[in-house]
Amino acid sequence: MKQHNTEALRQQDAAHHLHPFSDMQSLNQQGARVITHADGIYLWDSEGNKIIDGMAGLWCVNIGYGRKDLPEVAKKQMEELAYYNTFFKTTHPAVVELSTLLNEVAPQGFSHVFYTNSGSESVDTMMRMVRRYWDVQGKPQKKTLIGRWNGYHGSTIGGASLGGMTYMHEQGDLPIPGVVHVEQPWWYKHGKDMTPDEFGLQAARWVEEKILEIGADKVAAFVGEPIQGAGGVIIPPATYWPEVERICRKYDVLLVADEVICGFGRTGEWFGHQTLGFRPDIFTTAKGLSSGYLPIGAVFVGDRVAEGLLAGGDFNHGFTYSGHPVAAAVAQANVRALRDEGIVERVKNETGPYMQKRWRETFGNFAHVDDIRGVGLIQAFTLVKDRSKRELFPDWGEMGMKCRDIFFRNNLIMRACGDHIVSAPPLVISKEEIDKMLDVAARCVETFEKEVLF
Ligand SMILES: Cc1ncc(COP(=O)(O)O)c(CNc2cccc(C(=O)O)c2)c1O
Repeated sequence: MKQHNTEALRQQDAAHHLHPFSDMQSLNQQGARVITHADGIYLWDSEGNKIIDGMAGLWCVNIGYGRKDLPEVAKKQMEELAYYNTFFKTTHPAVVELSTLLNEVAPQGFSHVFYTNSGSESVDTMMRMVRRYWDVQGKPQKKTLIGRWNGYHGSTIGGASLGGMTYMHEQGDLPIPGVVHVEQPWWYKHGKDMTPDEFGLQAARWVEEKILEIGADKVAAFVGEPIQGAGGVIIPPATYWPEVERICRKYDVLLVADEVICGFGRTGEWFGHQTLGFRPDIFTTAKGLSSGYLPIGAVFVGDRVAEGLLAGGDFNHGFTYSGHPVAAAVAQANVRALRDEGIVERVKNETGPYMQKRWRETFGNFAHVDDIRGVGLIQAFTLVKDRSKRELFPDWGEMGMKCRDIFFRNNLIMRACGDHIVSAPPLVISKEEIDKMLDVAARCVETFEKEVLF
């Protein structure tokens, strides 16, 4: 294994590299952790530590690290055709084959995909697409998009506006006009004395109220993650999405699922909307499409919208690397493997149910852990002050960071979203590896409760 000079790398990194979502001052004081290679569900850092990656990178390495086939596919494609665009009446075999495969794994009625380089670009593409769709329908005033507070849809001006993270809106004078938000379907905080099912209908009614407030004739789409990821794995009650779909149909508002995290097997189905029981008009993807081996995103366009768009002639939108040959070839091999190696199937029938059972067993008896939840291989719990009253800690996020740091020190990567502790490991995780991950996690939470709370 190649040796690395951690100190030298840290200094050069501090001198030249601006990290995303980071306070560079504090990062440079402690120095970044240098990840040098990975295999399966494991990472290794430059100090030789072996780390369990309970987050699949950033929710994206669905196929697991260290595949030998994907680099081979990339090499072959790069030697054959490293790049050509799909703009001016041209295409190439890699993007045609990927599009055909995606049509096979997508639900019925999603015959067309539009390619991007990231989840944010998929979201921005969708935003322009839905507005263009209504233009072509002769309803150009239907251009407002509704998102949710604490939803996450990326970091571009469109995606960050549609997302409901106010700390992002404060930087860059967001949201842009024509984007509004409703409260998120977080029963634990907003459900008061309603049952989850009653609250799901209430939260859906917030969407109807917003549509009526704006005027249905001005609303283009409602956009949501089937399960909010970066917002803390907020799983809506079962009644929420079917009711939101009914409302969108009633007012002829397009329904968009942002599947960047939930897509490609994360929830046990190919796409999260299938698990949560609704049918969108469009859905956005990235991450698991290539398992992070190369950057690529795709917008799955439902037939109604695709026909509406095609009727309008040129859709003046796209990127230099839309459908990039090497990214497309790797994505195709990745999706084929997720399907043909039965990985999605196993999440649904074996490792997903096993994780959900063990996750609840592991964290069920801690005094300050509540709302233990998850489906497939996306799960979370919330650190709370008083379980009996569903009372959260006062300084939201402080406890989450302390707990996350204990995981980090114990070579386990889990994510703190506020005081939610979340996990989304590679979909190839085995039952034995789930046990191992949860043994470490349990010890860390014990330490957290002893050291931090008492
Ligand atoms: C639902 C959703 N939509 C869009 C994006 C944007 O994708 P790109 O990053 O590829 O532009 C995301 C991305 N989600 C994301 C990205 C980076 C960090 C974290 C975190 O939870 O810390 C989450 C996402 O989760």
